[in-house]
Amino acid sequence: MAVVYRSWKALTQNAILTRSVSNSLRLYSQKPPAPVVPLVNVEVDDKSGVAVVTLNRPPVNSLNTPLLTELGAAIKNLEDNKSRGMILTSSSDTVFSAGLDILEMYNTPKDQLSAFWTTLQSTWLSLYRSSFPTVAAINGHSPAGGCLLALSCEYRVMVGPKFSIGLNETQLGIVAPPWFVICMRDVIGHRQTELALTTGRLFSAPEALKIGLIDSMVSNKAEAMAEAQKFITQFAKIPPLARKLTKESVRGEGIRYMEDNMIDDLQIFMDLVTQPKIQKGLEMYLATLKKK
Ligand SMILES: CCCCCC/C=C\CC(=O)SCCNC(=O)CCNC(=O)[C@H](O)C(C)(C)COP(=O)(O)OP(=O)(O)OC[C@H]1O[C@@H](n2cnc3c(N)ncnc32)[C@H](O)[C@@H]1OP(=O)(O)O
Repeated sequence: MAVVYRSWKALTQNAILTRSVSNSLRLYSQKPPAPVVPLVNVEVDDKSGVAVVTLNRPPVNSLNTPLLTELGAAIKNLEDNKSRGMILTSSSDTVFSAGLDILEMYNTPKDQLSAFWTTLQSTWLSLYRSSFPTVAAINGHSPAGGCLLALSCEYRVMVGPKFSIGLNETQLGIVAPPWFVICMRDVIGHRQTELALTTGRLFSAPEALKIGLIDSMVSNKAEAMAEAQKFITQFAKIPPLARKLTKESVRGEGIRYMEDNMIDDLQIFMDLVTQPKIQKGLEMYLATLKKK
């Protein structure tokens, strides 16, 4: 970064010497390029070996291709290093994740659309089948894709009561794919999933606790982190291979669905999302978000 800044400075100084005064003033007012900030921060606690993975894409951690790519790489790195556990949280005080970045699906060239969805598929699969224990410390709103990330972890502790969580896709006129459905059904059961998905309901934290969509409600992030650590600590004495194989067995349906249907799932997404009616719906939804 220092190098980039120095060469920017040299460039402007050179230019200031050789151009007219008005041009110089214009250049002088230019800012150096913004530093490259990671979209996902990973901090591993020396003592416990537990990694805190923090989504860091202000303002709302909407999931675009770069963020999903960084998250996937972070999970792979933890896997390669035989991590003791992972806590997924957000750098925002009010939003865990606003779900998929709608701008990635609206008016997007087909190759980008396809890259977006395949990145989502692979990052989701790495999270869902990770060998290490995973906890979502949900410290803000968590609609749609944000809820999917939380559901893919093994335990959910949420700051309440004012934040909401759920798969609200039908309210947007889009359809949650089968692997979203499996994730939710495995956590809250068939009946509640049908009700939640067909209405596209967002649950307040107390409501989510009542139906088992979250495991615990706390009053602030510090409490959420402490409880997440506690959940992971209980696995310290469980043989990791037995734990991993058991998790894969319990989650077999979702894992197999993705492994066997990646290409079809992509095709269905592409066919659906590029329909003019869906594009119009996304455009209108974006407009309502901007008008707020
Ligand atoms: C059709 C094929 C099948 C597709 C299957 C797709 C499956 C999953 C779909 C999704 O995940 S779609 C995303 C659904 N997400 C939502 O409905 C949430 C929308 N956002 C909100 O409700 C709120 O932003 C919030 C999360 C409750 C936070 O509220 P807050 O007041 O803090 O912030 P805002 O002022 O609303 O937003 C700030 C800024 O961010 C923009 N934005 C918000 N969410 C998204 C998003 N998901 N994608 C892109 N952009 C988003 C919002 O427009 C604001 O922009 P500016 O006005 O600042 O430009």
